[in-house]
Amino acid sequence: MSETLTIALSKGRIFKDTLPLLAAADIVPVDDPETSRKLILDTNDPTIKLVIIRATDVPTYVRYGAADLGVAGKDVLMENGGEGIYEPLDLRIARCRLMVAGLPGGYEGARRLRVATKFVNAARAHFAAQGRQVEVIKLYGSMELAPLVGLADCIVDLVDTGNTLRANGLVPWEDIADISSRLIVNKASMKMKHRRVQRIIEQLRRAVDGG
Ligand SMILES: Nc1ncnc2c1ncn2[C@@H]1O[C@H](COP(=O)(O)OP(=O)(O)OP(=O)(O)O)[C@@H](O)[C@H]1O
Ligand SMILES: O=P(O)(O)OC[C@H]1O[C@H](OP(=O)(O)OP(=O)(O)O)[C@H](O)[C@@H]1O
Repeated sequence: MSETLTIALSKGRIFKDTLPLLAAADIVPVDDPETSRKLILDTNDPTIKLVIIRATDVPTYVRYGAADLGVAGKDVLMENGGEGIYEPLDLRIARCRLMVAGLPGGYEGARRLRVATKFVNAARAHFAAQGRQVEVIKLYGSMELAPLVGLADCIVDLVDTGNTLRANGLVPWEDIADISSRLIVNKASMKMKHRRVQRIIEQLRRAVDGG
């Protein structure tokens, strides 16, 4: 019996978009995380398990070796640091952009720009690179509300179709980064389980390339 491999995924769009890629690597979950309350899912391969966790927790599980592999948004990796893990493959799923957005017309005020976001580190780094002093206000969601009620002058958030910005009368101000989900790998697993991990990476790479 070969060693167990654990893959960390989050529910929702990452799970949905990763499924066809995993299928191309002959990995098919037995349960659906949207209907099951299980946090460890069996797959068709008894040596491969999926753990279902919050998107922001995926790098932590992989860094500590609680999962050998994982799928995490570049936004999450930028925000929490990608240290201690390998990032061998851009899966090109869950694509969107990290942007600064606000009310039309921009900001002309005299005081420091106030930025509401859950991406506090990425926001600070972006404005610091421009040499701008900003006040960052940490939020956990519904960032688009902040400029509408005067909590902040602008937000740093993910934008895909732009529908959420438009629905709230906001417009993009600046682009920060293109975002997509990445395959991440625990460093020890890459060494100790090299053959199996490498095989999965190659199968996923072929699936991403459309082969
Ligand atoms: N509107 C979007 N379009 C495309 N990709 C997106 C969009 N919003 C988020 N993503 C990407 O998908 C990833 C997972 O997003 P999802 O909404 O499933 O989790 P979340 O609610 O951001 O995370 P958490 O559960 O930790 O709060 C994000 O980290 C980002 O990389
Ligand atoms: O440009 P759009 O296509 O409108 O997408 C952008 C929205 O998507 C994300 O939220 P999500 O849908 O993940 O909701 P959540 O963060 O509340 O889970 C993001 O935080 C934006 O609010």
